[in-house]
Amino acid sequence: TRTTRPQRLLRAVIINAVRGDPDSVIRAIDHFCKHTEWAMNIGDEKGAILDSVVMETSPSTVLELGTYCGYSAVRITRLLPPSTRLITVEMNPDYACVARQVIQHAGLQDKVCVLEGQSADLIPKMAEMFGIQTFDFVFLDHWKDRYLPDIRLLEDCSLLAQGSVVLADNVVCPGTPDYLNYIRSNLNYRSRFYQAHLEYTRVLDGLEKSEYLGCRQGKRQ
Ligand SMILES: O=C(NC/C=C/[C@H]1O[C@@H](n2ccc(=O)cc2)[C@H](O)[C@@H]1O)c1cc([N+](=O)[O-])cc(O)c1O
Ligand SMILES: [Mg+2]
Repeated sequence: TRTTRPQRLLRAVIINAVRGDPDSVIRAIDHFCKHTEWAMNIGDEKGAILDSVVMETSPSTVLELGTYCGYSAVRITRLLPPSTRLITVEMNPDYACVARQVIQHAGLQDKVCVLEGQSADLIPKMAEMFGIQTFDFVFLDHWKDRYLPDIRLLEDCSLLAQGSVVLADNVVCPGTPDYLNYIRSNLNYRSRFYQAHLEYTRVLDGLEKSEYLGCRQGKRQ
């Protein structure tokens, strides 16, 4: 049977990237997606914005929803200090298997936990599973109709603290209108939009960064 796109992406990483070098893994995936086969990684343009937000947040606890092939897991984790871990949630076992190999090729396997399952099921168990209280940084890049229910779930599970930063991919394309409406009208968040382009294309897209301000009241009028 034919290989899958994630398997072909992994092969490109194994062939072209230097083992133990995260930047070469990132370059190999971006080259593959630009010249061989498009894939839904955040990509180099939005990836640079992701890098800058991670660096300015310098988080101790990090959650990613939607691992896919592990591209953004490598981008994020390569910037984290030695003792910091990334927890990334992937519901598709085949994608999780590819992602673990991409992350391992980058030499970051000791700093990343690829958690298999649905975010809705796993978020309520995070605190207990990992002995954490809150996440300093959350990256949303899974099903676009799960951004809103999952941010609400993170709030309900008290997994956001004052100063926690939530960064959402694809708020323009494919778009997450219900999430954007919620987060921009909610006094508990201060949000900023970063205009960019859909990975490897000229289509407009963007990232929404939202800082949790703590639990205040009401909606913006
Ligand atoms: O649809 C998109 N992303 C959906 C990603 C979904 C990923 O999240 C996982 N997941 C993990 C846990 C869950 O609970 C649910 C899903 C899924 O198994 C998949 O690996 C998308 C689409 C375009 N596009 O141009 O069409 C561009 C992008 O940047 C995108 O991110
Ligand atoms: Mg995306």
